[in-house]
Amino acid sequence: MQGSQEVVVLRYGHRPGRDDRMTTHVGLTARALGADRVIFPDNATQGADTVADITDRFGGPFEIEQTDSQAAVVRNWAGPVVHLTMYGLPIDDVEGEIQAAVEADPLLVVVGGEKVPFDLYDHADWNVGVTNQPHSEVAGLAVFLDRFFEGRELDTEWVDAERTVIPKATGKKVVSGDDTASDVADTDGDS
Ligand SMILES: C[S@@+](CC[C@H](N)C(=O)[O-])C[C@H]1O[C@@H](n2cnc3c(N)ncnc32)[C@H](O)[C@@H]1O
Repeated sequence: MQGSQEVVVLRYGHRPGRDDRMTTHVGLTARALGADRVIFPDNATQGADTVADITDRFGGPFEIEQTDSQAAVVRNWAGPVVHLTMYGLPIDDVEGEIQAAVEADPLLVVVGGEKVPFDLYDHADWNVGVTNQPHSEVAGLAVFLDRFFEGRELDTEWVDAERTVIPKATGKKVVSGDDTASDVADTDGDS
């Protein structure tokens, strides 16, 4: 997030077909809620294309990368690593420590799909639970990012957007570019 510590999200594991929507939503959630970059596995091309397309249309900065070795990304990460898991320590107990630990090197936030390798629990500096109940990587990531940024991510200013949504009590209003002062288009399109 601009003017804040760098945060990178790693989507660990992807089953083409079955996980396409979830992986895409991990990327969209990372982008919308303040992360600077998402790293997808090599086989998540559809998700990577969709997140890149949304970034082109609705603005950045946000980077999308793919890797052929998620394990190596974690192993070689210079900064702190958080692994979100229902088995981890309560987020309330560790969020302050994590915020304090992120300085020059970016924070890596890892979310799984199906079972992640047990090594990941050892490599992570914190295994963090957003409750100790099973739910989803998208929900866990959203809550984690909001806690980490303490809500500041909700005020992100997007740049180089092809279109910008103007909040309305009812209906939909979208203007061209990132000039929120102009009023050039109303649309019924979803995105
Ligand atoms: C289908 S779940 C698999 C649940 C898995 N057994 C676990 O370790 O959390 C996929 C991903 O959702 C995230 N997740 C699910 N429940 C979570 C929770 N309570 N807290 C944090 N992350 C969670 C984890 O990143 C997990 O890898």
